[in-house]
Amino acid sequence: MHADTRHERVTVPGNRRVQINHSRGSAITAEVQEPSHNEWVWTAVHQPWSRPPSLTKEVLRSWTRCLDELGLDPGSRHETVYLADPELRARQERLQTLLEISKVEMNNLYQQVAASGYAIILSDAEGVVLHQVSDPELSRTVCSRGLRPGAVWSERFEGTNGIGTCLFEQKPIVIHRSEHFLTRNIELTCSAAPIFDSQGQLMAVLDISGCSTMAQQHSQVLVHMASQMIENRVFLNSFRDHYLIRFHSRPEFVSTLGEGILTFDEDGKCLAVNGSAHFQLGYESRADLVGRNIEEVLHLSSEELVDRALQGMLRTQPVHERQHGKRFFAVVQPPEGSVRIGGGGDPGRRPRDIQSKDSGPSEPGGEGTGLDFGDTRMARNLALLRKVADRDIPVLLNGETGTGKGVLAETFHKLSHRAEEPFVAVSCAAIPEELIESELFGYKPGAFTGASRHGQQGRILQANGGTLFLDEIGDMPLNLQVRLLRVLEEREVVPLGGDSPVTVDIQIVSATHQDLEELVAQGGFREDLYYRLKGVQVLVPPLREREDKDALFQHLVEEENTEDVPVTLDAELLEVLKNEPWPGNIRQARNTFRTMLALRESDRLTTADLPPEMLSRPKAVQQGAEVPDAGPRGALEMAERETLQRMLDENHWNVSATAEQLNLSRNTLYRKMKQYGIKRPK
Ligand SMILES: Nc1ncnc2c1ncn2[C@@H]1O[C@H](COP(=O)(O)OP(=O)(O)OP(=O)(O)O)[C@@H](O)[C@H]1O
Repeated sequence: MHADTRHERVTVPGNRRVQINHSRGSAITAEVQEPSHNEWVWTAVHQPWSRPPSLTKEVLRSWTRCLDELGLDPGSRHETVYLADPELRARQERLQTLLEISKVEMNNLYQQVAASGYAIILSDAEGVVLHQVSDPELSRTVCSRGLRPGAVWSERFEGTNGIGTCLFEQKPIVIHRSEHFLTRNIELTCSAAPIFDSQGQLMAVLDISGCSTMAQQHSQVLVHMASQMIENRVFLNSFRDHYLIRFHSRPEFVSTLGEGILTFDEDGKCLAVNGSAHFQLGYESRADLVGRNIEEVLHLSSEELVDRALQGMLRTQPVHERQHGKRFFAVVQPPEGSVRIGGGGDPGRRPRDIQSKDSGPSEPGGEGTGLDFGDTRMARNLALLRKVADRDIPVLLNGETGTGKGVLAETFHKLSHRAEEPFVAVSCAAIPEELIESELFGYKPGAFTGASRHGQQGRILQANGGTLFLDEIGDMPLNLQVRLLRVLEEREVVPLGGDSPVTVDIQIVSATHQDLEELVAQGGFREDLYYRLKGVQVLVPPLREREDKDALFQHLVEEENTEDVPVTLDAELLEVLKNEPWPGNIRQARNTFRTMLALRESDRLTTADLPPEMLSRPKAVQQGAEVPDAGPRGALEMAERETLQRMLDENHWNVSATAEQLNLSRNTLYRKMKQYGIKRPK
């Protein structure tokens, strides 16, 4: 039953003023004594005939437990019990992963109920509050008492309450006001939902509690969704070194809250399943699935499992379960850092073979690309890209601005069988939000006011047969993420104003400087799209961390040198350059050399040729002391930083609006923000 409709069902006891009409027309007011909460609970438990019909069986069970088994007194005035700090910390540490994952979801949940006088609480399996997020308003009210870390909300101490009763019932529950057992808790309304671990054991409870007389709309639904989200994330995190099958009877629900998740080891043995999986597959419990071989559960062999994992998470594919032959749609997620860097085209290969083949520290593969001059990570990245170049697996490039993501994307395209086909790059940050849709998907003649008479093909179709490079993918608006996802899944595009889909065959490479996982956690990027783009993830190292700086600098100088006489770098200069922080990475280094070459005194560059702002840097930084965060240097840059900061503030951190006002592309503005270390205030 929804929380909203429940707050009338058990009347809060107390005294009531009633009017009694006198026979001669006058009226007197009398005070009628209603039973106290204490009596109310006692009679409901021991005199079944006097029970209000609205009393739920869960609350009655709990009241009975509290009175008869725990020997509690509803009128007890004992204080909330708190754990000592070291004990609380030990519990928080034991559940650290759960806590980290939950914090993100709790913050999301808080955003949805903020300013309504509620606290979001996470307790462990014994009812100890581990973390709480609450309204400042709430902390000023009496109701904040006991809703903080360390407090114990098991039934043993607090009687019937959201957390304690949920722990007992092991299902979502609402305990509204006088449904609480202790009189001192009857101002509270609590909606709680359990969080189970991968073995189906209850590990925590998520709860929304507050003192509002109006029960929070949807609070029960929201808390249940958030608890499931946490459960799935903890599950995925625990088994990221194994094969994961994520499935649902409807393809669009794969990677969403209701998906089933099965995890298998490399021999195809089922290790664990989430709640939705055993339910969807029609097994009584999780234990009925654990230990079975994949072939007993699905019409899928362990070889096919590996093969699907090798294809990445591009597509949800049908799979049939064994018991009833029911069809599901599934993606297979390979063990993190192993299969996806496999390739090689042998679908029968076992994961162990693949792992050992790829686990070496440095692999050849960078030769001939002109992108690696002896850096282990770059060599490994290029080897990986070579391996997957012909497998049509989506590639996600992650790295700071100027590290060469665009160059790497083009190299990847040239290494692939699509080399002769178009390479189309789209910067999602540079195109105004309202134009991205038509830019990407194209439109039919007359699709909207201002549209060209001939229509426009759209970048996706332009890339047909070749590679579509989506730069700054983190800036893709959410509504378009859904459309992009559909293109990736169905391999079809419907231009704006068109009604028939056009089939496309493209390789997707996307790039971002942002932490997409974090963006997903904050709700700014769709999780399902993230997983589909991340078939292979390549982390492009920042320049300051590269091991091949000497050779790379020399290479950049050669490329920038427009004259026939070779130019060299002297040893002292090289040392200074190697210890630069290079917030703008290779792009910044290239520009620096361009300037130095233009102003040089001889064919040997020395520290005297350094641009003035580099010369004036403190020695400590030049000599490799800890590199501070990116920040502005010189008065001009300070002024620019201040202006950007002020304008962003004035525009409430709307980057598009600020960029437009400054006549800059969003891409450039983001770059400058990064360069100056300007961050959106929390
Ligand atoms: N390995 C390399 N060798 C030579 N030049 C390189 C290399 N990698 C990158 N560059 C140069 O660095 C500059 C930036 O490269 P690119 O635009 O690919 O970076 P990016 O990571 O995509 O940047 P952003 O995120 O800002 O778009 C370009 O001038 C490119 O030529």
